Amino acid sequence: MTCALEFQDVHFAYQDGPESLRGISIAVKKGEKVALVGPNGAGKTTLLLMCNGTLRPTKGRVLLDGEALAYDTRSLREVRRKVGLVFQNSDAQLFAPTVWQDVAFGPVNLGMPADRVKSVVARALHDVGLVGFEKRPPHHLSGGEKKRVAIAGVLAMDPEVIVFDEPTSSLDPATAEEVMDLLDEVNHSGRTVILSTHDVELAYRWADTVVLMDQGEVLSTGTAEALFSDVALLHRARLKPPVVMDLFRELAGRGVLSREAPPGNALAFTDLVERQVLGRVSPDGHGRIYIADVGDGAADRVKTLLSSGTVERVGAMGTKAKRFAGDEKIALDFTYGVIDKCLLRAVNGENSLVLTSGGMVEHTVGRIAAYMTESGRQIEVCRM
Ligand SMILES: Nc1ncnc2c1ncn2[C@@H]1O[C@H](COP(=O)(O)OP(=O)(O)OP(=O)(O)O)[C@@H](O)[C@H]1O
Repeated sequence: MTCALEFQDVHFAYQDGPESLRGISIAVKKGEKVALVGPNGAGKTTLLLMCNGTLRPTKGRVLLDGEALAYDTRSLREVRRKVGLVFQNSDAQLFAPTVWQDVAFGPVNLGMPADRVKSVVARALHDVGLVGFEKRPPHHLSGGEKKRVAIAGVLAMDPEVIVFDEPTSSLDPATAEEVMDLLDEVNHSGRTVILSTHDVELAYRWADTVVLMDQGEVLSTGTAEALFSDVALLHRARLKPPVVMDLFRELAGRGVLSREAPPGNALAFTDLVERQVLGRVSPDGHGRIYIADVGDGAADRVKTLLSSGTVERVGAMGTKAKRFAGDEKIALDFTYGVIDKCLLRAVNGENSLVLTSGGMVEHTVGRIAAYMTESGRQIEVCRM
């Protein structure tokens, strides 16, 4: 399978400086969620700037869709259409007098006809939940709103790969979760997403693949559960394990849990404790998970369900579902990591409702089915 992006023995030195990247080799598959994790100065931003040709390796090469990047103006224009980059500091990315003009900048520069620009900008602002913000000056927006404008600017180019440098830095926890949910939505629409972070909790919950970097090198690449269970490696990169992994390690150290198969999330961890400590998997007595596609006509069905008192918790995945919940004045218990939180509630016997839309409906059904296979539990799914 062709990789979306590949780095082959990439080296880079800023002018008159030492090497900031020292032989990086990484292959990113199409549709994958990849987190570059590492301490300050590891080289994450430098590597991300290579994804769309902003920086050029001093040695080695970067491949996009199996083709080595070329750095002439015409090739770079094509690369930037395929790879969108969202900077850590939104202020560095937003410069136009209005939100609309900012988001339209890329499409206009690509030479898109005016009516097409109008429709892609409207679509991008809709996708990030910023309809009504068109005439506002970007520099008067909150940090979370600015981040959304920057993401809309990238989405308007309809890229195959989206790269985010520290997507949640300087955002409060609730806004950070909204942005992460938006990144999931972008990924579920078929795009490859690469981000950099030093937040191990974020990478542990989110990534399919984690690349651990330090001092311009890749220390290790693997699944979050494999990589974050290696404390010595994390220590080398001056990082701490995620809380769930820390608890797992303590319990494994005392012989309460087996060291094999470290858990990938809180749900897997609690299942592990139940199975290995109590020697059981309770196969029934579970709650139900309702899944509502918030398209036309969903409001009445959802309201009937909620007024019946059958559902204890409600979660929303994606911008459209969150807007629906806002419009219908539905209080949300879960806004990020919704499926796993509903699975945890279901195992505890509570019914929950997932509001979502489009391709995320199938994703939700698939994730629940996978969990049932892994855990041996039966959870009833009701699509509405
Ligand atoms: N414009 C620049 N000019 C010279 N050196 C730079 C420049 N930008 C980064 N560096 C150096 O390159 C190395 C890697 O920096 P980089 O910003 O890529 O790391 P990072 O992992 O993104 O760090 P952080 O988590 O702090 O953002 C550092 O030693 C840094 O000092």
